[in-house]
Amino acid sequence: MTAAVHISQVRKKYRQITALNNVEFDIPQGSFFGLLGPNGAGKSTLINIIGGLVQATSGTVAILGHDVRQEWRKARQIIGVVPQELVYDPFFSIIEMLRLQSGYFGYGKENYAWIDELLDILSLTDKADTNLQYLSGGMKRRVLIAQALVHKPPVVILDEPTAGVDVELRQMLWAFTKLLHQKGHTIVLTTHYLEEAEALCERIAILNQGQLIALDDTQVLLSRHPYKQIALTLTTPLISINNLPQTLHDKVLSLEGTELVIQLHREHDRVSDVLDTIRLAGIHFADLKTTEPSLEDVFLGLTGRHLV
Ligand SMILES: Nc1ncnc2c1ncn2[C@@H]1O[C@H](COP(=O)(O)OP(=O)(O)OP(=O)(O)O)[C@@H](O)[C@H]1O
Repeated sequence: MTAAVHISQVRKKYRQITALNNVEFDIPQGSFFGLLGPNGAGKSTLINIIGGLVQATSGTVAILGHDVRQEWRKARQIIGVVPQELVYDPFFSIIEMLRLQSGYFGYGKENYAWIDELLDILSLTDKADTNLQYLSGGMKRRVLIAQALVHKPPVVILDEPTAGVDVELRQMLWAFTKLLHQKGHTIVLTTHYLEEAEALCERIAILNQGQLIALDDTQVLLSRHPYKQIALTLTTPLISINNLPQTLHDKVLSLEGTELVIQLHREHDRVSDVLDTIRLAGIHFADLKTTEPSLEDVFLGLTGRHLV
């Protein structure tokens, strides 16, 4: 099947800075895809190249088989990019702006019902006639999404849609993107929030300093991280890790009173062996919790950096 987005040997140089260095991967049709990376990794540059807003120095990008440069008209018809910032004419109302935008794509009144539906799903109906300049930040963000979807593009790209939004709007955006995905749209999401990528995305690409450093199904990426943690609540506090058997010292992540967190290697350590060692040392615990690695752990393992 043709990829929703095919990225081949893409390089982008801004004078001395290499923002993207031979990046190459496919985003499968119908997938919910996450693009992750720390500040300056090249995510926005790549998204802007995919959306036809920035030209790659070399390499090619195709949307559903249509080259973003050679066939830019067709490529723009089938992609919707939700940017981070809203660029708008303050004198238009939401509905005017959306109908205008729809007109750019060659649609007329037959598309008004879809625009009304978008306003409804995004809870913007009662603001439809309000000028854009009077909207709150959260509403502007919802307008950005509506704007990117007026032409019902099969491929939807959202650049950090939940950055700086409140919990309520974040939940709404999650529900909305899931709905679009269920309807068959390919969704590409860039985010700094690992729990967001973990919760929504089936497949993930990680960029770091302009290079692709990981590309896999989310579950595979998570399972590849070699460590998991067990947190024990001890019945009596321990003063120092020296009270624990020597063999556990290099596995202790933290010890605070009765709370002991141990990191285990998935292949080399067995939970039952570690618990036996603790019991044999006369240390008892009242509670035990195991935690699987998060994408934050995976990212840290791959890059040595935390996501900020
Ligand atoms: N127009 C530009 N001119 C010069 N350098 C640029 C330009 N746009 C981006 N860069 C540089 O390219 C690199 C990649 O930036 P980009 O914005 O793509 O990263 P990002 O992963 O989207 O970061 P963030 O998460 O902070 O948005 C950075 O070093 C940035 O400074």
